[in-house]
Formats: sequence, C-alpha cells, structure tokens
Amino acid sequence: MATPVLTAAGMRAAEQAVIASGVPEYELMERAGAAAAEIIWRAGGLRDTLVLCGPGNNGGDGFVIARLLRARGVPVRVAALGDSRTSSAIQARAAWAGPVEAFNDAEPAAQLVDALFGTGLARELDDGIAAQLHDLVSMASHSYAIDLPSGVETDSGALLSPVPHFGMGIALGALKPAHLLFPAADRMTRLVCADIGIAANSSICRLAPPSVYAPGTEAHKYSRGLVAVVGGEMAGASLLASHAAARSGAGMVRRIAADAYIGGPDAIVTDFAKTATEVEHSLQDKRLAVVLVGPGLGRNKDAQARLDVVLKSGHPLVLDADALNILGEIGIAHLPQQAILTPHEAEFTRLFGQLPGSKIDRALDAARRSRCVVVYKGAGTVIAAPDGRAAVASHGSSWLSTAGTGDVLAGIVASRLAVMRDGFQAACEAVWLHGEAARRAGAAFIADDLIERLPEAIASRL
Ligand SMILES: NC(=O)C1=CN([C@@H]2O[C@H](COP(=O)(O)OP(=O)(O)OC[C@H]3O[C@@H](n4cnc5c(N)ncnc54)[C@H](OP(=O)(O)O)[C@@H]3O)[C@@H](O)[C@H]2O)[C@@H](O)CC1
Ligand SMILES: [K+]
Repeated sequence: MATPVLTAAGMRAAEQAVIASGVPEYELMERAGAAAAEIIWRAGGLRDTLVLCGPGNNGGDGFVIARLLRARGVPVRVAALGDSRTSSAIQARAAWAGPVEAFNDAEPAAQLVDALFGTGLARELDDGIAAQLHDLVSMASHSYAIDLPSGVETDSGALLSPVPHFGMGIALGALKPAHLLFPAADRMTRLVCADIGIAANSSICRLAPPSVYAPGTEAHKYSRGLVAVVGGEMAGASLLASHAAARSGAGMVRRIAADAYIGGPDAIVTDFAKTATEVEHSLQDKRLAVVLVGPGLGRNKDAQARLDVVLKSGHPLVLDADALNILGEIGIAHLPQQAILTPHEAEFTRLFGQLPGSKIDRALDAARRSRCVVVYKGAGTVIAAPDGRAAVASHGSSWLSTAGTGDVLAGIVASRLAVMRDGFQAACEAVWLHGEAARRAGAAFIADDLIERLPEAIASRL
C-alpha cells in the first residue's frame, strides 16, 4: 500500500481530528513516544543514551522516550533546551523522574536521540545549537531524529540551518515531505514511520512498488501496445529510448527517425522518415498506442516541424528532452491534454518558470497548468497528475546521474502507458522500475546497463 505524505498543516489537522474524537493530545504524545522508544530499543539495546528535548511537543516526545527507555534498563540522560512550553510537553517532563541537563553543557553518548524540533520548527537554529547538535550526533554510533531532523523544513525538505546525518529518522504518524525530498531526505540513512493511530489521508504518497501483470493468454503485439519513438538526425538517444520501451512490456516498438542507423536490437523496426511529412504519414497508423518524442529530436526548424506533427497526431503522448526544450520556447498552450511530460530541473524551469513552494507543490502546479502528468525528475523525483495526485520517489540511485538515463526513463514511461493507458499509474510504474533497474545495476553503470536490468525489475513485481 502507498504510504501517505502529510504536510505540517495536514498533520495538525489529522491530529485535531483524533483529539476531537476524544483522544487527549497527551495520549498521542505517549503513543508517539512509545512507538519511537520501541524502535530505538530494538536498534540500540542497552547503549548509553542522551535524549535532547526542545521546548515544544517534539521535546515532549523526547521525555516520554527517555522515561520508557529507562524503564527497560537503558542508561538515559536528558538535556533540554529551556523550559517546556506546551501542556503535553510539561506533563511528559513531569513524568520523567531523572535530572535534566542544560543542552549547551550536554556530554556525548553512544546513542543520541534528537527531540529538539519537529513539525513546529519555525526558523533556523541558532549557530550554537546547530553546532552542538552536530557534534553530539557525530560522536554517537547510533542517532535518531524524532519525527524530523532538527533544522529541516517539514514541507519543502530545505535545510534551514546545517543539519547532521542521522542513522535513522523516525516519522511519527505519517511521512512528511521532508522525509522524501532532498536535501533533507539525505540526512537520514534509514527511515521508519511509526503508527500512532492517526488516519493519514492524503493524495500525496511515497512511490510504492507496483504490481505488474503478465500479458493475458489472448495477448498479441498490438494488444500489448505499439509504441512509436520519433527521433531526429542523431540516433543514440532515440535508440536508447526505443530499446528501453521494448524491454518494458510494450508489444512492439517502432523508431521513426531521420538518421540512417540500422543497428540496435532487431526487434525494433526503424521507419526512415526524412521530413515532417513522412513522420506524419508514419503516425497515421491507427494501431499506435503511444508516441514518445524528444530523445534525439534536436532543436532546429526540422525538429520543430516533427514535434508539430506529433502534437497534432491525436495519439497519447510522452514528451521528453528536446520536445520540452522546444515547448519551453513556443509555450505550453500548444500541449495536448493528458500527455506525460518528463522534465529535469532545467527543462521544468524553461517550461513553467520559477514556481513557488516545495518540489511537490511545483510539480502539482505544473500538472494543473499543463493538464498533463508531470514527472519532475532529479533526486526525489515527483510524479504529479492534474487531479491533485502526487507520488514522491525516494529510492533512486545517485549513479543515475549519467548520460542517457533520462532517455531510458522516457522509453519506460511510453511502454508502461502503452500497456496500461492510465498516465499517472504508468509514470509511477516507470519511475519505480527505472529506480529498481538502477539499484540492480549497482555502481558506475551506463544507460545501456539499465535497459538490461529492466526485465528483472519487472519480474520482481509480477
Ligand atoms: N501532529 C501530531 O499528530 C503529533 C505530534 N507530535 C509531536 O509534536 C511535534 C510538533 O510539536 P510542536 O508543534 O509543539 O512543534 P516543535 O517541533 O516541538 O517546536 C515548536 C517549539 O519550538 C520553538 N521553535 C521553533 N523553531 C525554533 C528555533 N529555530 N529555535 C528555537 N525555538 C524554536 C517554538 O517556539 P516559537 O516559534 O513559538 O517561538 C515552539 O516552542 C511533532 O513533530 C511531533 O514530534 C506527537 O507528540 C504526537 C502526535
Ligand atoms: K527532531
């Protein structure tokens, strides 16, 4: 099941709904503290522990954690940043029977629990606080960020001040955008989400592993989907995209290009189309399920003419690379509805300008404006649909930052769209399969290696 992602305001609303149903706020704090203490106990056992508590409810969680770990025999010290300011945090502090040290004077411990700030962080940490937190985390062998690492902005994943790298992030009740968006997501080596009995409903989810279906017994190449990849005069990128599409489940792939290249897998048919009129003629095939345009298209007048006939073809479209760059110049008014766009950061800005908000907000805004599914690529790829659904991918590999991997992704998107026809689902499946192929390819791979791993990635989800 997809894990929901809630903003700070969404989390407060979910919390208020539970409180309105008769559960006291302090009970939620006890649940949160108990769930986190259980995780820490399992990971860290009887290690010497220092719990850092802030002034709000995140600090309140810290006092509960300290009390429950101590009850299990863990040697625990608590250091607080001033007085507790909320009624629940005051109650949790009162239930902690041990001493409370001043944060600035706290000595390091093998295990460090950061309960300074969570979703209520309003501004950057003072330099002294950030430096002390950094030192204590780096001197611990085990470190845990309660709800969020102190210093990250909940909704955007930005670092408001320097944030150390934690061994584990323990999200309370639901994931927040900062658990998946970079740079914050990179500050937690492992991430777990503790259930505290809050119904977290959201149209934004973490990208989940898909269920992929094998073709039915009646299937044939056209029922499984014929994908056309429209390229230009340079073969490489459109070949990569075509090859990736062929390895991702489509029944047949046809490359429509102006280059004279005749190598590549024999299963891929190349239509030599020197002019836009010839491309137009090739696209008149009613059996086409999806057309991908962009990889290797080029940006000259001829490329624009080719793109133009694709946009007018009436087929479901996937637009990538040079197609997005040309659209960035001529404007998104020319886009047919319900296409899938796969921009990286620079292409996204060219298409939509500088939009405000988090990467999730920007992707959703772009999807609404363009009435297309938007796959906003990069570390923490966000897939957004015009109806408000969004999925955030957090399991990509940093080795994906190499030439041609975008062409491969575009090919997978086109192929999954040909197989299933739902743009948002197809894009989600494609991003997951691309990430999984990268994980299986290991280190220092090239785009071609990813394609070879696609059948295994698909097989793992059958
Ligand atoms: N939602 C839920 O369902 C549940 C939530 N729970 C927990 O509650 C947490 C949210 O608690 P929260 O709202 O009290 O905010 P929190 O993060 O403790 O910080 C607020 C305090 O810090 C202060 N402050 C802020 N920035 C500062 C800075 N830079 N430097 C210094 N001070 C700064 C701020 O002061 P102010 O801005 O008002 O001056 C205020 O006093 C959440 O993450 C989770 O752990 C669970 O217990 C149960 C279920
Ligand atoms: K924290």
